[in-house]
Amino acid sequence: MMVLETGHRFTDLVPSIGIPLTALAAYALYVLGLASYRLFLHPLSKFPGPRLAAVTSWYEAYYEIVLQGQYSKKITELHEQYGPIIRVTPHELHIKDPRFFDDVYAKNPHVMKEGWDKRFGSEHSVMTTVDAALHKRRRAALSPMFSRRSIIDFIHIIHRHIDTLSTRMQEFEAGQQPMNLTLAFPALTGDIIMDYFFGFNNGQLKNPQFESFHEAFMKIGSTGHLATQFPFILPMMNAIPHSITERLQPAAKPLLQFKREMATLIARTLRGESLHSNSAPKTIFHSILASKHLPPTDKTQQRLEDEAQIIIGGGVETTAFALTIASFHIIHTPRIYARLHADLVAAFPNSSSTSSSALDLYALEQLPYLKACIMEAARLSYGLSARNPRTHARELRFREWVIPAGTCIAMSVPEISHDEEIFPDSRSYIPERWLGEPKTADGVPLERFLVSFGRGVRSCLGVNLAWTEMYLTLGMMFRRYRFELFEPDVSDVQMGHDFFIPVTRLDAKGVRAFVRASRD
Ligand code: HEM
Repeated sequence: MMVLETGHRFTDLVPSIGIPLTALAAYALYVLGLASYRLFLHPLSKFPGPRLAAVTSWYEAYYEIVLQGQYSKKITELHEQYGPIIRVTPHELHIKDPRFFDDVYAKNPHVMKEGWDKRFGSEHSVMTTVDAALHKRRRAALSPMFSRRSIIDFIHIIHRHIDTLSTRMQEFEAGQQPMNLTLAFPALTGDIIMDYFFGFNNGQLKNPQFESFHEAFMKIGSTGHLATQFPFILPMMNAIPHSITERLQPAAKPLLQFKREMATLIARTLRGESLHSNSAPKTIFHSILASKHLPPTDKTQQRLEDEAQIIIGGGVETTAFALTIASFHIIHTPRIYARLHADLVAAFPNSSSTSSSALDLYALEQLPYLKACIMEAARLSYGLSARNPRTHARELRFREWVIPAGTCIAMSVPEISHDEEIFPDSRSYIPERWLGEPKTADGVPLERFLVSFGRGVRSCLGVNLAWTEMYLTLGMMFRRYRFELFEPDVSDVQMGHDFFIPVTRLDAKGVRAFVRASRD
């Protein structure tokens, strides 16, 4: 019998080496078995796509986490290689076909939406609710506040913020400094949505540097990719004191600050403190509390925190990015500026009365070219760049494929916005493509393919607010001012990363412009 130097006999050590070895072998066997199942026996095994993506979510994780939000770009390349339907994770199919969008999103109101509940640590909000029936109830409680009527009742506050934006523009004109529109717009939309949700705002637009929720929302996206792969991360971050998380992960600081602010505001309101200090007739928060659609379990601190985070998040970056895109291209393309400005001057000839409140929304809505500028910005801003998942209870037919019931199917807005057959020269900003009731080559109204606000029962709830903000902001800007871009760079308005919302390259300085009052 071999005796080791320590005095132990070799056979004494076998059990302690043997247990980890057995566990390792068992794990290897499990992984092998799982991979074989996913490749050969899984209900999605017949669908095309890279074999590695079929075997493991690490494939997605590599593109989303290591390469920072690049899987959507990769998926578009994979469609070139494998066709219009591909398996992009072991459990998910992705479809690229603009004509199938309504089948996935609009035609059946009872579909589930799995996946977004894990992304933000806000699983109880309307947008992240998985279950269709629960979503219906939560949306019904919010819908009246997002009707056209309610937005009109709130419009005097939107006008006030746009007047503040105009005052800030005059300051930059006087100082002959370029104004950073990429930072100014989230401050504008942030103040508006805070006023609508809580009844007060943080004065972000008046802040000299336009400090806003912008940075936090840029971070939410990248954290979301981590949380999708490792769903324990966000609950863990919540469980340990924020000061420790912030020291370990400084990038999470703005996000945690935002979450803390929401939690504090909800707690104060639930304790009976009134935060409602503006002249809005009602707030989203109070209409949720007063809603008869919701049981008490939907009016708890946690549920309301989730709703606040998502509604405020939904209301800030989407509209701000669309405004940034529109502004960049309108300023950068003299033909577009000249036509838009001329229309605005014709509609509002008296330049001394062009404060935002003098720019009547109904009159702005009658200007086809302004509408076309907004539609083109909505197309190129995508709303959300993320794959948008739906799980249908019944099997679905796509061309020659039968998609099994219970499969998670996703499509992506950027792929539709850049379908060259529908939108030729799709990377260019061409408002004219929306003029005169345009149709595709096979006679379908082009508007059907503007899907940036989603479709069906889960489409954007804030669409009326977003359109109102865009009409009034662009109307004010291009009636009252002329601009000159400082160091123009189109990549300041193009997606570099899919962080759920489209985010430009990370070192972008933003769209900056010198401002001058228009003389006519
Ligand atoms: C240009 C501006 C905007 C765009 C392009 C946009 C786009 C979208 C998209 C694509 C969705 C997801 C639809 C789906 O899951 O299929 C969505 C949902 C949502 N948006 Fe917007 N959005 C914009 C502005 C706003 C604003 C200003 C608000 C106001 C707070 C808002 C609130 C919401 C809410 C609450 C949802 C969830 C609806 C639900 O799940 O029932 N959005 N939006």
